[in-house]
Amino acid sequence: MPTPIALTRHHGLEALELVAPDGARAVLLLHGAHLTSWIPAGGEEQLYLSPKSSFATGQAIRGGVPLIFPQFSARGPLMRHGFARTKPWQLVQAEQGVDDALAVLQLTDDAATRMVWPHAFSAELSVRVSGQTLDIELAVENTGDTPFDFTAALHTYLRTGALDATSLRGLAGLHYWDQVKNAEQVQRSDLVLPGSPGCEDLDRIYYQVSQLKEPLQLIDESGTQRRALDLLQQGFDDAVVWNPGAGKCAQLADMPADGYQQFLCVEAAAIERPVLLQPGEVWSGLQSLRRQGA
Ligand SMILES: O=P(O)(O)OC[C@H]1O[C@H](O)[C@H](O)[C@@H](O)[C@@H]1O
Repeated sequence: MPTPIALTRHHGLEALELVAPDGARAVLLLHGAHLTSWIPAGGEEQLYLSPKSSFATGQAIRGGVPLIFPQFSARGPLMRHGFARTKPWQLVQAEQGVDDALAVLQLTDDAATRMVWPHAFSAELSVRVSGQTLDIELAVENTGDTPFDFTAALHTYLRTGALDATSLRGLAGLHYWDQVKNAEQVQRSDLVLPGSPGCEDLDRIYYQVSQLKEPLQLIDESGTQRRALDLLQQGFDDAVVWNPGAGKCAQLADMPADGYQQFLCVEAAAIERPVLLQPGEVWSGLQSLRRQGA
């Protein structure tokens, strides 16, 4: 029999502490359906959360997994990254199962969302932890009677010991839009090295990542033990790789000056081809993270 998980509070906000029987755990806030922590069974924290982030109604949280919907970045008339990350979500389900812990949150249109985005929708975020795996799934349904499209992302801040000892493997051959150079490029090498000399900030949208045969892999060689995390995505075609570097980090009021050293964002995203939903249609996208070598 599944055991219900009660609401608690984290950083002053309503939260769910998901704990699987094997000890894998995650913290999910109702504010923005924002995941702030993931610790695999027997492991350590895998997400970066800024110690300078605000945790307040209506404000975005810096770190964890911000949920970007229905607009990525400034690619449209809405507030940057859309409204979902700053809205209160409703609890649908939270329980510990035989070998996992699961939560489902929901956001539907209301007068405020319809003012800025005149569409009827139901969005659900599902989070599941078990063993070495974290699954995050976003499902969106068009509950109205006219079509709409949207862009979205799971803006995952992956913790690293040191940026210059971190690499991301598996993007070779893909085209990407370089948001720093404002130009389309091709990824020639297998490794992206975000902290290498001469690499200031990194802000790239890689296309067709969902077509890759192998998962991406984040490798952190900063500690005595090499740490690797496999990153899988389905439904989301693109992946954003972002780190602000020292210069842009200094301009972020909600991040310490050296915060950029401690994470690399690898975001499962639907940006290049917005998702089009006819009335009654449902789309879903998944990001699955798996710790290796535990
Ligand atoms: O500061 P935020 O609004 O949370 O955005 C943080 C970052 O999100 C994405 O990764 C974009 O590609 C970046 O251009 C942006 O700087």
